[in-house]
Amino acid sequence: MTYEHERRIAELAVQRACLLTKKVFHEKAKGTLAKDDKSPVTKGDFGAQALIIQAIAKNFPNDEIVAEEESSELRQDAALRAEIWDLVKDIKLNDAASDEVIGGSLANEEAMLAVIDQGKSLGGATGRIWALDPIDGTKGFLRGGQYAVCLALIVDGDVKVGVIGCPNLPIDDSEALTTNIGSEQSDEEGKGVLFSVVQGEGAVSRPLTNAGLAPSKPISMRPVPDVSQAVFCEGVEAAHSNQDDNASVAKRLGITAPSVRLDSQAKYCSIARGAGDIYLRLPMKKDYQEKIWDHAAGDLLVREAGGQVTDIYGKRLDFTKGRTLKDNKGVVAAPAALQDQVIDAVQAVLNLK
Ligand SMILES: Nc1ncnc2c1ncn2[C@@H]1O[C@H](COP(=O)(O)O)[C@@H](OP(=O)(O)O)[C@H]1O
Ligand SMILES: [Mg+2]
Ligand SMILES: [Mg+2]
Ligand SMILES: [Mg+2]
Repeated sequence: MTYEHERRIAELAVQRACLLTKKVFHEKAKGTLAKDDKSPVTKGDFGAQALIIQAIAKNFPNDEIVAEEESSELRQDAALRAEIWDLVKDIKLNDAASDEVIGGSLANEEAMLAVIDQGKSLGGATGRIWALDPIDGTKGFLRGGQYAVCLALIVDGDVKVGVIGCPNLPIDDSEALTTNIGSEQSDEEGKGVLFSVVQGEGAVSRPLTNAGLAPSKPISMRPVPDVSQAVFCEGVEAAHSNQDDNASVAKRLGITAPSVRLDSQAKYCSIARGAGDIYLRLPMKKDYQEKIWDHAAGDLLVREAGGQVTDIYGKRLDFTKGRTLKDNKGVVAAPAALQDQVIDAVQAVLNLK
């Protein structure tokens, strides 16, 4: 089947990177730095980016990579660099055959920095481009909440493959519906899900493991007979989406259930498996451009699970414009049958018509 090799490499690479992020999640000192835009980055983000790019570069040396992080801060911080290298050099899948296809040890710290910087592609409308968010929801990761390791392959502007590792999501889909997963702590027993999707082949999930890939099962959005019965998801960080506007949209749709708040693309994953139905990300700042690595994998996952994903104008997310979604504003994802109704409510609340 098409893109089966890409899917497998991406799944194994994300699964291995999750071993590293889980290790850092349990450490008190996560090596947090503030980037130029004041947002945090940790040892986990840098380490996961190195491991995943290494796997892509080994298997698909001609592909481009648009990744969130870069190494300049690390080049000036020998201590942090050494700590990250300590993690990266030791992380392996506990299954030799699986580790082999994504492995091949990096030689040293310098090789690690070089690999991190292979994620500087400018993106665009042509060719094979991977979009990588080594930790999405870094603030959730630091808070002890949800986060996700996200990787997508975009070919000529179209998302073909998406893989998302969510170490802190419950494995059981129905438990996710009844638990307040937004405030759930830690990644103990019963947690950790790997989602994946190939265009035209549907979306699947499987438990994350520390070795080879576990058996997968198909996932889909749940039917919602009446929009007022829908559960909506939104981010925890009030600066990333307008929670007041999100609430006004829900009210307009007759939704009375409280929102499920969780960080990262775990929101796309949750609605794709029927743990929630609608994802609202209404803009806070007029000029903010969403990043492609924050949405590419989740966009395809939800669409293949029976949903639609658009911006606040009802326009599909456009991954051809470079590193950002500069022609889109906000994100609205819902079961296909409800999307028009939800967009109508969004536009009424935002005075767009
Ligand atoms: N003003 C803003 N509006 C929307 N998204 C923003 C934002 N500032 C940062 N972000 C993005 O929000 C992502 C997290 O989304 P969420 O709030 O849904 O968990 C961050 O990803 P990272 O954590 O990978 O940096 C970051 O890229
Ligand atoms: Mg970030
Ligand atoms: Mg992100
Ligand atoms: Mg990130």
